[in-house]
Amino acid sequence: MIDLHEAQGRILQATPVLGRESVPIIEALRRVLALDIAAIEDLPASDVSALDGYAIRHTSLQGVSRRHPVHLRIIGEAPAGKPCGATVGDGEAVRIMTGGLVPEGADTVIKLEATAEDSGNVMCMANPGQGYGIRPKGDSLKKGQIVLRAGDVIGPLEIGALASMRRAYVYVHRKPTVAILSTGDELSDFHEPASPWKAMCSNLYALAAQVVEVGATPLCLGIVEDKLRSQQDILTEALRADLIVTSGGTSRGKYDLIRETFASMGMEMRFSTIFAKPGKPTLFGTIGNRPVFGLPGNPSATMLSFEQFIRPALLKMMGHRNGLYIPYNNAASGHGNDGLLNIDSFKKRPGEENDHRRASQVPLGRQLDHHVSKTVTVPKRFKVVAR
Ligand SMILES: Nc1nc2c(c(=O)[nH]1)N[C@H]1C(S)=C(S)[C@@H](COP(=O)(O)OP(=O)(O)OC[C@H]3O[C@@H](n4cnc5c(N)ncnc54)[C@H](O)[C@@H]3O)O[C@H]1N2
Ligand code: MOO
Repeated sequence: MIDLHEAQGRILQATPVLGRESVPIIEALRRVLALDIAAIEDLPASDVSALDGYAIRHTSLQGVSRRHPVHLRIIGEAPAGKPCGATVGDGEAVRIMTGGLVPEGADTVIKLEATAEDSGNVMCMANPGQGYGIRPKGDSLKKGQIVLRAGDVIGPLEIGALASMRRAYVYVHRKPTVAILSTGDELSDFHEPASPWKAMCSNLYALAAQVVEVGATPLCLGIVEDKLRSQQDILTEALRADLIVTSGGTSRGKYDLIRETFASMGMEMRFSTIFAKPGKPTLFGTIGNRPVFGLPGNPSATMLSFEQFIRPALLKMMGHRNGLYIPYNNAASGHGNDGLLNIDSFKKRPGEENDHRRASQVPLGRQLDHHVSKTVTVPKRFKVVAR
């Protein structure tokens, strides 16, 4: 039996980072950049005005004050989005709008509020200093500058940055496809009539939701009966996915076959019992380089095992640098405000055993849905941290 840290270590070590694909930038939201992004040109591409006012030569303002204004001749206009064409000389000004290209010859923009315009002339009543009011070429970004790095998580700010560099597509790590199936003759799905000896396969839906929540794509393969041949057939189907999750059939009952099925499919078993409750009979291995998880059928164990083991694995596959990092705060499912899993709560300490008789009842909160109304039991000396 291994503890939680050891289990997570083995999982992350055996989990590959998926390759990259090019997607429209909006679809890159919350995904991980796969290549560095450099600015392909200066931003802004030329000197532009930061103000509405007049583009002038600073030398034209010598000796100016409110009591001694200067009068400059207006020779043109530079609205945003259109070059002016004129060259500003001494004693001249070009009417300019915020974002307008600074015309040749001008080195300063005096703001509208410090001026008054009258019949083709502008009266300037202040000296703002040379260079005032101009956002120089390359002020925000210099051509060739690395703006975003491989491994960065794309948020709205990054999407804005990509768009401002005229990038419509971007390379991100692929989203894993996750095959999900439930094992158990006692299970039924929505399309089947309810029956007293059948249980609804709620794990399928809970797991699919957990997969979506982490940003991966579920491939729901439904229920499979407790028969080796049937399980092998559906697992062959599941090999299309990047990661496989089954629920049920992991313990020692006569019809708990999933170990045998995995073994017959050539799975390299990397662990099969964990020092944790719930979640003790959790299996993990690989078929090829594909992570395969056999989660216990008990719904609370299934969901918690997903959080502790599969979420970090999926984050790693999607290129997140720290597989244990949760990109958003989800305290209800056992993550602290810092977004890190509270794995210490389940860590084995020397001399402690997983003794069910000493277990105390600890409600783990909202993440256990109404149909999973049972409380989660953990051995007394194990603290469940729910910050
Ligand atoms: N002799 C032992 N018996 C058990 C052990 C053990 O160590 N020795 N471990 C216990 C623990 S802990 C757990 S957890 C369960 C895990 O058993 P399985 O993984 O084999 O799960 P099942 O028996 O198939 O199902 C358990 C329970 O959960 C319900 N279930 C199953 N699948 C679903 C689903 N998709 N949706 C909703 N509910 C589901 C199922 O009907 C059972 O009630 O083993 C203990 N036994
Ligand atoms: O996983 Mo079982 O639910 O350890 O209790």
